[in-house]
Amino acid sequence: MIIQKSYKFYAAHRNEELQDKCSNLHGHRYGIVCHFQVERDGAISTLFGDFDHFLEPHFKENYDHAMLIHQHDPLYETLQGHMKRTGENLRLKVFPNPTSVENLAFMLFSEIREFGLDLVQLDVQETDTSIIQYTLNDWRADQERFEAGAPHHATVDSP
Ligand SMILES: Nc1nc2c(c(=O)[nH]1)N=C([C@H](O)[C@H](O)COP(=O)(O)OP(=O)(O)OP(=O)(O)O)CN2
Repeated sequence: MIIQKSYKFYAAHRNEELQDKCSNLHGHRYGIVCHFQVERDGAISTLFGDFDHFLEPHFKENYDHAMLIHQHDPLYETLQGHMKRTGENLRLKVFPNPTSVENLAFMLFSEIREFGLDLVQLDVQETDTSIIQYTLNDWRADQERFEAGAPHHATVDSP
């Protein structure tokens, strides 16, 4: 049986590797749908609140009203300098790779499974018309890619 749980957060980012509008700072209302494999024991499988217990604070503290930033984006160094000069503590979610929705899905999938939740699919909606469906197989393939040292850089297949 699958339980679907939906969450959202608002975050800023840019994709500095794309030579288009996406290299400008901008934000999204990210819609997250988690698909959990559950087993029922009698009338109930896993309580809906058991997922929220882990995930609501996780999204609120790490992603909501944060800036998703690639550690090799020159802007990251600028923001670090700003915080050092002003003492301001900006909420930055640092990525080892560009903050594409694909890489966000990998990051979230890894973090959610770290809580011991049996996540089998993650849908990430970045805009009104674009959603990616990221499966357990996608995650395992990405783990091998990244462990094999595949470039984390965006590969934009020409249309
Ligand atoms: N495969 C991907 N394509 C794009 C990504 C991504 O992460 N993966 N990201 C972007 C940008 O973040 C951009 O902000 C969204 O681009 P846009 O082309 O505007 O997206 P939509 O067409 O879905 O937006 P609508 O407002 O619904 O028209 C670009 N591409």
